[in-house]
Amino acid sequence: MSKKRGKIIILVSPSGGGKSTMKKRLLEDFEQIHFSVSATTREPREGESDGTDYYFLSRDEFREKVRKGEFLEWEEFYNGTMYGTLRSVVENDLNKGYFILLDIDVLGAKNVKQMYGSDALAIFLSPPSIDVLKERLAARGTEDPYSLRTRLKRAEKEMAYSDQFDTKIINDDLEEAYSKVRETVSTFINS
Ligand SMILES: Nc1ncnc2c1ncn2[C@@H]1O[C@H](COP(=O)(O)OP(=O)(O)OP(=O)(O)O)[C@@H](O)[C@H]1O
Ligand SMILES: Nc1nc2c(ncn2[C@@H]2O[C@H](COP(=O)(O)O)[C@@H](O)[C@H]2O)c(=O)[nH]1
Repeated sequence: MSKKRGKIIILVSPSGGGKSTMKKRLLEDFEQIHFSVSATTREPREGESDGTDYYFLSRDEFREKVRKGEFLEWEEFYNGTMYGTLRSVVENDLNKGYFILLDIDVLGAKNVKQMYGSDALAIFLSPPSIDVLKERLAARGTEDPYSLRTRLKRAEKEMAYSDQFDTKIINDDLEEAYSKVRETVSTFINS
């Protein structure tokens, strides 16, 4: 008998909203969830590795994949950095019956939701405020001043979309927020 097709779980937020933090916890708690490794043209951060965090590509390599239609969705951010969800990564796992977890931005999430409808759950992680988001992003220590400024500017616009997804969870106290994320995901998986 063929296996039931899987579904998509999208964690969406402005940069620094807590997607990676929640993703890590979900992957520890649910063995039926696989992470969709995106492609990007940005440089790896300390501790990131190719094929686990991202597929790190040159701009030419990325453009070639765009040309061949290999992305389900892709975007060019501030400073020209490109990010994209690989169609093959998502479809292979869905066909194997896995729930596939996407950590993507607002526009990417809207596109994927439009494509997959009720086969996708999109959770918007909202920071308690832009000031807290700024503190968290700065404390993470991964962004130079230009990147920090552009991410925050983009975040202000992205917050306007916070009510357009299946659920919005305020990421204030981490344990409280994760417990809501876990519950929402568990209900979706078992529905
Ligand atoms: N509830 C929380 N309380 C305090 N710090 C938090 C909380 N959630 C996340 N953080 C911290 O905030 C920073 C940003 O979180 P994280 O890296 O998970 O965000 P992100 O949405 O994945 O960001 P990006 O989109 O830039 O990849 C991290 O240093 C993380 O440890
Ligand atoms: N539309 C897409 N957005 C993506 C994808 N992969 C990651 N992202 C988003 O980019 C920003 C910045 O990420 P960072 O790793 O440089 O901090 C963040 O909001 C990610 O969610 C993707 O494939 N498509």
